[in-house]
Amino acid sequence: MRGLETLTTTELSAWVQQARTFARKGKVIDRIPQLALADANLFAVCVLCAKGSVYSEGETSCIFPLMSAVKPFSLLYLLQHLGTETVFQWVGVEPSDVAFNSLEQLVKDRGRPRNPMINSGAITLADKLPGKSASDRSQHLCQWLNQRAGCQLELDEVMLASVRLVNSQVNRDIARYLAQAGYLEDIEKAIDTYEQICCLSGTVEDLARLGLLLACENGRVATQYRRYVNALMLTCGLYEASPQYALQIGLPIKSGVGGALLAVVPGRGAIACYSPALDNAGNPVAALAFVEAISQDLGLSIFGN
Ligand SMILES: NC(=O)CC[C@H](N)C(=O)O
Repeated sequence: MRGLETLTTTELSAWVQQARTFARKGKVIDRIPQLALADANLFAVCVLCAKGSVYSEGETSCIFPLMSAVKPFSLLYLLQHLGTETVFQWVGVEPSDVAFNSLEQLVKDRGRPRNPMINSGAITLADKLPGKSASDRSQHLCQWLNQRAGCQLELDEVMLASVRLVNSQVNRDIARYLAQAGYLEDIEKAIDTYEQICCLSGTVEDLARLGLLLACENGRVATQYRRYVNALMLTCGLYEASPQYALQIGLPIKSGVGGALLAVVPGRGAIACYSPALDNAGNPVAALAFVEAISQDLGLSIFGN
């Protein structure tokens, strides 16, 4: 295993060039108007090593919303503040083999969210974040992450307005079912919080800094909770595609429909990508191709190589 810090800029450029060709296999999300404006061919990557080296390439100045890439971090916040016993009363740890916003699965599970990486779990946990209003909750999480990870996330108000315009019926139905099952207090506040934290935005460097918070012992978040979040990213982070990529890549990964993809290399660093073209599961295609190439060539899989 060569390790993350041995990569060369020549290799990086080759992996980026190859990954870019995969964008044509994907499609930019069209149900959120502001996201639908993204250029499918954009690609950016930032590799942050624990020992301090930083490698980046592509359109690295792009600012994009985390969307579901925020879910590991609302989970991390709640674990750090409330512990596993409390948090896992609210959500399970089982992988899901259907779409991340499946109401049918929640009904089949009698209202108990299967895991924190799908919408039912994330909406439930959003409702548990501290704060009088949804804005207080979102700002508090944003400040906590920026302070712990040294990143500069901000709420993209234009993106939030576009998400609110869509007024996702499926998320509303999920929230209503969660409330009936006793997992939510205030449906409107839960959805508003969830939509706001999904619209926390930054660059690939910001996302990589968040990833470093999960990758290494740092005294800012407990090792036990980093371990839980990494494990749930590995088993649930790419939704129904998680098992396939656990085999092909072997790293904790979380995606977002805005084009974000974060891979954690435990003990070594983090790989953050931005590529808006998505596959049918809602995962960024070019970003997955990049992470698969770098993981295989450098032997990064947690299962050895
Ligand atoms: N997978 C995602 O990134 C989904 C996030 C988006 N806010 C939604 O609920 O549909």
